[in-house]
Amino acid sequence: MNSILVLHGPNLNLLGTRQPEVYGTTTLEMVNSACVAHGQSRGLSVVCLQSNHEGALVDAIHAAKGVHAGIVLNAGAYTHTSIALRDAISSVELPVVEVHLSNIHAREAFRHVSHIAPVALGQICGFGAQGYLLALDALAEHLAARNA
Ligand SMILES: O=C1C[C@@](O)(C(=O)O)C[C@@H](O)[C@@H]1O
Repeated sequence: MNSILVLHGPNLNLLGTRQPEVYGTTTLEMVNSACVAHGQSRGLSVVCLQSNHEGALVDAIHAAKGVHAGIVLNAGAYTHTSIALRDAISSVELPVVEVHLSNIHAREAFRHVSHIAPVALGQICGFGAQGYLLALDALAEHLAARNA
């Protein structure tokens, strides 16, 4: 069974209470449970991790190599600032699907730039917590096509 790392960046530990008008009322625990259950239905084993620290996220991406077949990444605000995360993704050569709960392109201009997008398989944003499940679907299809 392919294993997938679902990696959440800064402030996403506060999901459910953080700006619910933007990010909804679903907690991170609920998102993670949904990811594990949805992964199982797609033949994927899902491991979830959250950190508020850029270096810890870089470490998690490095550690994913050889362990996980792909990564679903919501890098939070680091999406818009972190060359280090982008370089980490390029270094491990794992398929990464970028996820955002909100539609970053419909928000402030500084959120329109993603340093992750150019090295990601694709980006899913604006669908709330469902975006994580869509990302797992995308990875499942990608891995199946690659192994066919
Ligand atoms: O922390 C976040 C959450 C976010 O990644 C999202 O999921 O919509 C969007 C980012 O701009 C923001 O900094």
